[in-house]
Amino acid sequence: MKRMKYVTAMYISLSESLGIYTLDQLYELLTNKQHSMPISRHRASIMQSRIFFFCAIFAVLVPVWSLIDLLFLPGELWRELLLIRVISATAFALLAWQARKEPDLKRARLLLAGMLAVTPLFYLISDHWLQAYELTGTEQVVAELYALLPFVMIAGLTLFPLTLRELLSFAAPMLAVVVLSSIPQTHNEIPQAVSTIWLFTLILGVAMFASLNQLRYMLSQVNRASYDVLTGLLTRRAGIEMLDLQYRLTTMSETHLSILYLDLDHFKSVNDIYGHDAGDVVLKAAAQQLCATVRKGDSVIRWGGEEFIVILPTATPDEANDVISRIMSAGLGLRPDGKQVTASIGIAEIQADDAHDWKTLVELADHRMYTAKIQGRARSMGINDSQLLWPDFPAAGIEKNYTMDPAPLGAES
Ligand SMILES: Nc1nc2c(ncn2[C@@H]2O[C@H](COP(=O)(O)OP(=O)(O)OP(=O)(O)O)[C@@H](O)[C@H]2O)c(=O)[nH]1
Repeated sequence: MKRMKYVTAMYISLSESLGIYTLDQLYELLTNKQHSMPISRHRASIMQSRIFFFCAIFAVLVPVWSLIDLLFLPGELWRELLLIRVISATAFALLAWQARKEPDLKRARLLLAGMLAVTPLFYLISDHWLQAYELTGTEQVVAELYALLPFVMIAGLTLFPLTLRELLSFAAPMLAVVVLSSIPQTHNEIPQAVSTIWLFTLILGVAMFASLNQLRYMLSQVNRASYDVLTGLLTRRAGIEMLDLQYRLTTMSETHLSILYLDLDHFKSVNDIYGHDAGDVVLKAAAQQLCATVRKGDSVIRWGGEEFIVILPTATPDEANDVISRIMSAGLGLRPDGKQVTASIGIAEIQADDAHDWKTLVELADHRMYTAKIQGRARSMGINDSQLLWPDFPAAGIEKNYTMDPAPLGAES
């Protein structure tokens, strides 16, 4: 019974210190399968900037350290070590150069694996050469410093926000190197081997905890900044990153990219007549409807109060119109008086509009949405002034039937 209490207390304290309160949060720390695009991008960006920083430092320090070797080690050994120092420094410089490229999680992981591989390899080769010499006094002290390299590297894992799966796959080869290089040759060497492996495992445990903690903190920060609390949609800030990414992906692959700019019609009147809370309910329902109507690879952004942007990667203007038809048929929910929620929608497409950046796309779609508003709302305005009307909705002229709207209906706000 006491043991159970102890285990429960340990579990609660671990989950509190790592900020894990739900199974989803636990799963996010185990693997990256459920990480959203903003999280993966942010993680890749953090990892690459740190890899760059450390590889750039190592690229300089590793060859510079050979001055210490020159002062304290035999000349022949110094020359041998200099060779692997130059090779390692070149590898670090290459890694640093690659880390400057566009943040991408696959690239970041590969670079980290590379960075973590250089040091154990350097250690294994240098250890092999150092063993061939009978070193004493200061020579031995300098040689012992080489044995610390794997410890330095494993402690370096604390610098990266990694999942448990990534941590295990990065740490396993290093652990193997330490175990293999510590295998005792004589009985007398057993205590030394055990303590080395034990110390390495302890540092590994602390490094893993720190890395997971960093990931947890990063997840909560990015989630807070990326997802709108009311609707659960991407925030404008995360949406800008997504627009930028999709624009660049589209120009690289020379495909299509359409965006929809939606502004709910007469939304102010819901707030004015039924209160802000009722307005929130309508907004939330409209956001849910939008998400349910678009494809999995599409993104819905809450651009402003009652304004949304839908990004439709690879969609041609015709396909964008199909999506609008689906949105119109499915609807955006109901107002508190039971009337349909409608929106004015502007479309823009990268090729048809010859847009040279995502901002131009947004501006064009916004402008067309505004035209749709002026022309009577509850409609879309596409490229070449093509229009789709909300089905079963009063045409522009009879829109005055909106008795609940206290504002003059023709006026733009
Ligand atoms: N309830 C609620 N209202 C919001 C929120 N964000 C913005 N709004 C309201 O959305 C309304 C936007 O109204 P307007 O842009 O003036 O125009 P509209 O009434 O939608 O009319 P049109 O756009 O011209 O069809 C304002 O009353 C804002 O206060 C929110 O998070 N919750």
